[in-house]
Amino acid sequence: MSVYYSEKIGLPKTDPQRWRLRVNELGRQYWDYIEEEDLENDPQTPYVQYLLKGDEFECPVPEKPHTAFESARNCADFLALIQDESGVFPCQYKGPMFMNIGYVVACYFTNTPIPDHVKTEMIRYIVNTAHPVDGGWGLHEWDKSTCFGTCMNYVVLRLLGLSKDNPVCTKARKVLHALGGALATPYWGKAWLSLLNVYKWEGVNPAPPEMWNLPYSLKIHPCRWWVHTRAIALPLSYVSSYKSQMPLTPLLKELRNEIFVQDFDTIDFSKHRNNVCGIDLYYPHTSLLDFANNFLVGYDKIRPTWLLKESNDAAYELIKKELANTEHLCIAPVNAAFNTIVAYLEEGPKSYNFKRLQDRFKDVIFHGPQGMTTMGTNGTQVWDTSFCLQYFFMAGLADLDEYEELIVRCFKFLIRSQFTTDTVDGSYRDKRLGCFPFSTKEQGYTVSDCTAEAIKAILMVRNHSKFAYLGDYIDEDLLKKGIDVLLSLQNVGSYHFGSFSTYESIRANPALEKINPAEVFGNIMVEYPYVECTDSSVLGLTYFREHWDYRRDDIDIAIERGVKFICEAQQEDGSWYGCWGVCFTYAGMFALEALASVGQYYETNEIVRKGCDFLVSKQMADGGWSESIKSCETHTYVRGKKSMVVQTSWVLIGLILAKYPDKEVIDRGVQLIMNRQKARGDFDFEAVEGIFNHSCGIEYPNYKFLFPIKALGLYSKEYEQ
Ligand SMILES: CC(C)=CCC[C@@H](C)[C@H]1CC[C@@]2(C)C3=C(CC[C@]12C)[C@@]1(C)CC[C@H](O)C(C)(C)[C@@H]1CC3
Repeated sequence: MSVYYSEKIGLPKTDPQRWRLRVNELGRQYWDYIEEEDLENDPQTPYVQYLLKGDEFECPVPEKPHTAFESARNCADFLALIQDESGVFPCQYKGPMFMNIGYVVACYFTNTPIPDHVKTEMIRYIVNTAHPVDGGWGLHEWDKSTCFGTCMNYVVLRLLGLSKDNPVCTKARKVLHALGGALATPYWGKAWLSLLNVYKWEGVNPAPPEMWNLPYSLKIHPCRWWVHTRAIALPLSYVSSYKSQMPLTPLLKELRNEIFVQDFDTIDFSKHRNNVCGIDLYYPHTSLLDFANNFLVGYDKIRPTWLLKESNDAAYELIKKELANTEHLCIAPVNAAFNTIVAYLEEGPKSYNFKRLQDRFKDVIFHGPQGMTTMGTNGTQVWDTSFCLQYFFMAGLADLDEYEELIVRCFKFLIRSQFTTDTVDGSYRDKRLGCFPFSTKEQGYTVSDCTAEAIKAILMVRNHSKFAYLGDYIDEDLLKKGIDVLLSLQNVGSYHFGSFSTYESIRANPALEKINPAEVFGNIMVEYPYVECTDSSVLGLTYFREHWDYRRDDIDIAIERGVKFICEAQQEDGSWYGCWGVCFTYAGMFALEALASVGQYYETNEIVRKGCDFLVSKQMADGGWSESIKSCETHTYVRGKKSMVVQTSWVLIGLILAKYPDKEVIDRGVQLIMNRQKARGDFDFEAVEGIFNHSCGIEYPNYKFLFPIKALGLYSKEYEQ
């Protein structure tokens, strides 16, 4: 096992034997650190051992595979070992380096003690992800050091108890100062620091809570924005307009002296609203935004108190709806942390809402070999189990008795994860009955592609004679409702006609991007048409159409429109740009699969041909593929250094389904995957697989099992049998 930096410099770590992951039927997962005397009565599950020990996890070693099918089978055996009884494959969904700040500030602000074992492991994680050369942090784990990343993680380390004289802090402070100090940190960073009372709200651009009371008919109404952006804007408008800050503590006083380049008392914060370190800047302000901000700063000074209170009351009402719709989990950890502070301020430390929010923190902090961190969401449960089910069927593994238990568990988990209620009235949310989320039912948000993939997975089980006995678990009416919602999510506006977005259909014009205040993310203000979401939706609908006679005409039209969008989204060179995976290889796979599902193949269709030729032109000398996360940022294909199993699988899936004629190209890719497979049947993590908002990498640890299984299985069906 690798020796981490934290060990080299002698930082303490917890005892791996004492960690247990608790997972319930709905896929809620949280870590427990048990007492030594309980070790024997409460044995560690194999997947916990794998999650914590990696390579040193001991398990049976299967026979060396000679065929692609045997190779897929070995990987499937490994996957079966790391499944929880509930059906999910727990994993550390990590990458973003701006999540821990929310957790830690929310705890500090509300006097919520962080257990020592969590502190120790969170410090380890941050120390182990510091930039190996300069010692700073970026927006995500693989980024260069930025002011935002360095400032936030420095503050987190200090709040968690690392001394300012620890060499990690000394080094990081140097980077932070070189990048302009805390004054140059972007918008969200400034907000966290202001809550901590180590920065002043007059140095943060305003977010007026009055916007929540505007009529929805206004095309700029915040409830027309992308769900994540509005979910964060909501509590942010509350705390920034009330200028909420915690009382100064001795530690915060020290921080005031550490994070700035000049003396705290000499700073005129109001001059630094727009001061952002150039290295951080991905999306600079427009002059429209600057103009609006200047106006709002003036307005803030003259706004009557009653109006402020009335607006913030309205904002809090909406926050309570978010809590009710998500069992207090909130859409993601960023708004969860802000909401926790707001609930504490509004209702106090003893209130039900605050206490439940506090309890839900556990769901998003996840342990791993490098330490513990706050994940991008509360997991990847539904998404991974849907893929797993589908790929076991596609690869022919579902026919084997040995995987019956795995399949039944996944299937029942998906059935339990389907939404059975709609959101509360006045939440500005679409219908969700019958749909599926990305992580868990409790998280409460429908995603178009997650719904389509989950429905497809459930139907695959239903259609296989071996699993006929599971048919009764399926509520057919509920599934149809899911299809109704999916159909309603298709965009029908002019420039995105036929496409699907993520959580909702497009509610406002992308011109709103002109007031994107985030500085570090692009394309976050509204929903956009996404080719991968469209591909998955088409795939779900085509599969549904083959096996079910329901709203046939509407589904035909939706598929036709979706396919047209996919074809139009292809770029000149034959590629598709991917927004949620890295990058052209990911989107290429989805597009080729969607086109194959409507009978478009290499021989017969020019678009498919161009799509395949593009991918094939990127094959590396060793037969594999590798694309760098830089592709996502620059929107051009950037080759990675070393070929990657996951990307090689993506390309092979696309090529095989498109019936690409040159078998040798495919053989070489399959060979590469088989050569990389470890004796235990698993694969190593090679490089980050996922991305969001064009700039932030995020790991999908189960992809390295799921996609090779699919690629190898499809290959075996096509060429080995
Ligand atoms: C900048 C902000 C608001 C940070 C919070 C993080 C979220 C925005 C990210 C974390 C995980 C994330 C990448 C995700 C998605 C959206 C954005 C998320 C929720 C979706 C649901 C979009 C649709 C995609 O096809 C797919 C289903 C893969 C992802 C899953 C994760």
